Amino acid sequence: MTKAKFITFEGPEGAGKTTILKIIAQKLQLEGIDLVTTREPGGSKIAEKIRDVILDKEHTEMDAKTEALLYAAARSQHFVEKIQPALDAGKMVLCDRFIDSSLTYQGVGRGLGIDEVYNINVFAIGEKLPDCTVLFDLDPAVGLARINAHKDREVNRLDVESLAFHRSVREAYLQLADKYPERIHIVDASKNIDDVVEQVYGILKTSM
Ligand SMILES: Nc1ncnc2c1ncn2[C@@H]1O[C@H](COP(=O)(O)OP(=O)(O)OP(=O)(O)O)[C@@H](O)[C@H]1O
Ligand SMILES: Cc1cn([C@H]2C[C@H](O)[C@@H](COP(=O)(O)O)O2)c(=O)[nH]c1=O
Repeated sequence: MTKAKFITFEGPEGAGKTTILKIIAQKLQLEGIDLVTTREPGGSKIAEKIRDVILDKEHTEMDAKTEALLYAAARSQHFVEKIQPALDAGKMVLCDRFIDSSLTYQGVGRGLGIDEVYNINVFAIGEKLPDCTVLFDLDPAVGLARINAHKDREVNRLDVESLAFHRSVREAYLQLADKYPERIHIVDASKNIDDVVEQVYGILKTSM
């Protein structure tokens, strides 16, 4: 496995991305791999502030284009401040969500169009795509039930969208996986945590 790789974890709500990312990062670090973990929206001081604005449940009036632009703005800052420097330093970057979240949630869920949202992101970060993306595929009803079962997890403005919205996001992810088969690798996120860790680890080992 080479080191300076940009790896993203994607998928619907409650699919296990954050949980598994932590476990995988520990496993890779034990193997001596120098890596940085991060997340979107967020990952830097300014981007975390933008995250707070986007996800605030009280901001119900937020326009879809404003939302897409805020995600792209947060990504631009996160990318120049944290991701690119880590890659330049030869580190692996494991990022919880990235551009595919915008293509699916804003492009399809909000109906702005995948190409339109992609173009906003090209302005923000250029044509940069991850080297490898792990797609945690799960029925959104199961993911939302997982989140709701854990009362310590704060429910955000996107979580409370309709099941139909979350189903359209899941379908959009699967379409992206068809479009980018070399980059996007699907795992069955309905399995238990140990099983999902094994699937993800296998993908990273074989695809890097
Ligand atoms: N494979 C699994 N089986 C059952 N529960 C799981 C599994 N993976 C994670 N969970 C639990 O589901 C909940 C959501 O997991 P997690 O926060 O990792 O998901 P996520 O994909 O990062 O969600 P979000 O994108 O909405 O933040 C947590 O309580 C976690 O412990
Ligand atoms: C990066 C990104 C995220 N989203 C959505 C997806 C989730 O509903 C929230 C982030 O919450 P999480 O608990 O950290 O997963 O934001 C989006 O709609 N577009 C994006 O580009």
